[in-house]
Amino acid sequence: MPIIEVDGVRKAYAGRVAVDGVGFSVEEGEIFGILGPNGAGKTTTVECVEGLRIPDAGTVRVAGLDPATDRDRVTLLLGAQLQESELQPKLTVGEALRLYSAFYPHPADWRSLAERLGLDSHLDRRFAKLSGGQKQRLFIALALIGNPRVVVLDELTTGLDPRARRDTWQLIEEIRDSGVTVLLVTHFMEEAQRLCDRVAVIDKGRLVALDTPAGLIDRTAGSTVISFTPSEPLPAAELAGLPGAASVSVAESDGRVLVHGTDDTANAVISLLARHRVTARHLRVLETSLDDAFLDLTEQDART
Ligand SMILES: Nc1ncnc2c1ncn2[C@@H]1O[C@H](COP(=O)(O)OP(=O)(O)OP(=O)(O)O)[C@@H](O)[C@H]1O
Repeated sequence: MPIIEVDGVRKAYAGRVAVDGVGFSVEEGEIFGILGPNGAGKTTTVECVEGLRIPDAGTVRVAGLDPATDRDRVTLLLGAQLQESELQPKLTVGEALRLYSAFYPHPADWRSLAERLGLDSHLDRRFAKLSGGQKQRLFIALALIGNPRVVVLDELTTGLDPRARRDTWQLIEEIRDSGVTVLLVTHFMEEAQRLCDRVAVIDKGRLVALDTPAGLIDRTAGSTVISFTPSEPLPAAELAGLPGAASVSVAESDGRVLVHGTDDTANAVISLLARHRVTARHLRVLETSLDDAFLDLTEQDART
């Protein structure tokens, strides 16, 4: 049974629709991503899951419970990352961990949690003096302190430098490996591609796609890009007829060929070059990224 079920959720603020019939389910033990541009409705959706907002229509269930009416029980099994402003600047790391563990009947051992998250040497440091990465690790620790089955992380790595972001990714994987389901809201395609088992793409309050990162990429037209500069021009008709080719262009300036296609197209390019005894300089075969898939999906939505 899925641990989170969202069905036909709709939420408007002062008559302006922010979430419009969104539905998805999250299996226990997965990292499930919610991806979308600014203002798409991602936070509103997860706030409905957390019980912080009550949907105008539709249903939400967390382990079979309705977060709107069973808020106390849902709070015990769902850990949410705090926003920065919710912690007192003078509170130390150790005080915050002790304080928050007192809220739960069966808290995790805060000392070992601090050790696991690399906070054990900062227990006496005040919140205001922590680096961005240390704050994020503290937020993760506080989200995990009640031993939740699900943790919701909303734009956790925004504002972190690449090193701290990568460290946080590793932590998120470790959380999943410890059996906790992760609901991850992110703007970063690379983050979703690296971490998420499945991704819901939300645009203008609507679900526009729900798939694995690889599945989303495969849907993008011409998901493999082949580029090269041939030593001799190749017959245009043969280039255009390459199997699976979605588009072919040849630069007038230097004859560089750019082909959008599939894996089969890449193999056919190699055969074509061999058949004509033409060598290729700067041969590159690139896979489309989730970035491209995302733009494709949200552009498609804009056209409809
Ligand atoms: N409390 C609120 N009152 C009025 N409008 C709101 C409120 N919260 C969000 N909105 C609006 O609802 C829409 C969806 O916002 P939401 O924060 O859910 O999107 P988001 O995808 O999380 O955006 P971002 O990535 O920028 O955080 C936006 O147009 C936003 O301005």
